[in-house]
Amino acid sequence: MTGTDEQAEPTAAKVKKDKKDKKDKKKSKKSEDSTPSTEETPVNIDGDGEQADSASTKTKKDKKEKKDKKKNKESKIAEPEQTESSSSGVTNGETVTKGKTGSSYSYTQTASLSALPQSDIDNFLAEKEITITDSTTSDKALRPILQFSQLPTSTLLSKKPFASFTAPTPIQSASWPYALSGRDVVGVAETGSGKTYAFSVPCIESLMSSSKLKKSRGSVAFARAVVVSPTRELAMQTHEAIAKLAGLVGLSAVCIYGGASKDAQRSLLLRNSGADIIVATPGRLKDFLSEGCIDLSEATFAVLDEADRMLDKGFEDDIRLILGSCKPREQRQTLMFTATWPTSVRALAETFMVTPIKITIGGRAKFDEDGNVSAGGALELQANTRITQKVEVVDPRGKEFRLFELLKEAQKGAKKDDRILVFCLYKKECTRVEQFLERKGIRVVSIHGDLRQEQRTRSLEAFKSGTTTVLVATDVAARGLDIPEVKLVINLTFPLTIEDYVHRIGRTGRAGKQGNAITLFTEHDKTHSGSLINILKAANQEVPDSLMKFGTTVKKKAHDSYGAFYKEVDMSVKPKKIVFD
Ligand SMILES: Nc1ncnc2c1ncn2[C@@H]1O[C@H](COP(=O)(O)OP(=O)(O)OP(=O)(O)O)[C@@H](O)[C@H]1O
Repeated sequence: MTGTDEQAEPTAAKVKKDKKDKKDKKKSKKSEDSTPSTEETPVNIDGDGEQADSASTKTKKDKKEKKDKKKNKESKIAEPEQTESSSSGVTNGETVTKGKTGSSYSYTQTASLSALPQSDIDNFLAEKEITITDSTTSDKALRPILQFSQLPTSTLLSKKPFASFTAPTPIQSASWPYALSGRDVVGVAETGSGKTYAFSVPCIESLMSSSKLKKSRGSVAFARAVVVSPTRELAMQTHEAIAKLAGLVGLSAVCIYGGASKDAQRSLLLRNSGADIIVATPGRLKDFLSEGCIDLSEATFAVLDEADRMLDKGFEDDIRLILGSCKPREQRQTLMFTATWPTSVRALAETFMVTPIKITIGGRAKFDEDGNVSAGGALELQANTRITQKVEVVDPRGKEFRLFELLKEAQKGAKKDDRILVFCLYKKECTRVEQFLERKGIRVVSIHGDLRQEQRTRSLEAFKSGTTTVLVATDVAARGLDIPEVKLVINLTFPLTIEDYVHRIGRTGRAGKQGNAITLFTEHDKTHSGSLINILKAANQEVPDSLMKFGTTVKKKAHDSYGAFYKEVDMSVKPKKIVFD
């Protein structure tokens, strides 16, 4: 897979981390002991901050911590009871909730939101297909924020950062109250639905309410929040968005990513006395952490963007190291956002969070064990329904010529400047296709892992500005990239996973717009026919007979230890009690 420019943890770093972990544990204990009682409220999700100076409270606290630890351990095995808030479950609770990060971060529902009749809230939740799943039973469900004016007042919002938007997107509406309350959140919503601001706003509000950044010491830069993105381009894009918001309130954000000069990034960090927010790709961040150049021990806010990608095999170790370098999860707020949330990463995700609230947008189709759409099952996956998906079954030898025909057709007449994104699977394939299209007189650039970072950036800029209207890319461009006006996505070669398919086509049809996707499917891709058919059906798209011929069975994903015969278990589903007579 391209884009994973960051791998393999050096032994020295591991040793350092182990030492650091021990230090962190000591530190966290210390800081918990010194947290004043006034910073806590009864609705704090795990009550880990309930403090008092008396010895009895301390003993109570110790007992509670032990209990909590046990609970957390257990949650890896069996999930706590789930409560689902659907249209009728979200109450008019004027809840004031405070975070666990030791800041004065809190959320109070505004009077204008409280004044709305419950039926308005119910209708909104039902219409936007919002599902809120809370693993704690004590907290009241919070009303979604329907208008920007219903957000609590703050320095950031007084600057009107969203003046050009009419209303929050559903993921912003539903997740902001919880995230602004300091809760850990898993947010799953379709591609192009505004997840970046869904995590950026609480990140900035949280930092605004906690103590200022520690000044850099010598060659060590401190940071208070970290946002991790799987690719360099996405990190840069996210940095641009969050830095704009942060700049409005005098906070700093620095972007660090692979393929660019370390010295320049290091001096940028140190010149600014560290950064309130670091947006990073995992490999470069891990390098800086291992070198001791960045210190995240003060970081109380962590975001995994494209969370399922960040938690899969290639990045897992890096993420462990990065999150392990931040404040412990009990004193840190952790947000995870994505458009695809396969069961395989959910249990791991939970280990980095404390009783997260899960917010899902869309009537997400459920698939049974064989991958068929069903009323209940293990996997939930859905493509953006505003994208018209077409699948053409073609002879593999004629694929590139068919691509040329499709491009000609799509850019005919008035559509000559329409932007089209073509996905290949391999880097070499990208180069070959780019050259082929160039020979045919098409204005084309490419982006893939064989190119130097300057070339990648130049290609993306040319495509974004419209100087070049066709971009040929590997999956390095599949996730998160927000390029305005991409009219069509063409899959020349099918991706490795169905999740990647959903992300690839999600480069079009963003921010409420319509989009188109064409997939050239060959016999070499037949193992994906079942899962593709399910995605098409779930989005009410046409399924060609020629695709049906390859079969509707979904190949089970193989497991590292159990091969293809293991059963994927959804740990978030409450086990059934079986009674034997
Ligand atoms: N409330 C809003 N109203 C209208 N547009 C919005 C709103 N919030 C964000 N946007 C715009 O929507 C576009 C897509 O947002 P964003 O990139 O955050 O999507 P995403 O959900 O992260 O997508 P992906 O899953 O592909 O990463 C951006 O151009 C952003 O500026």
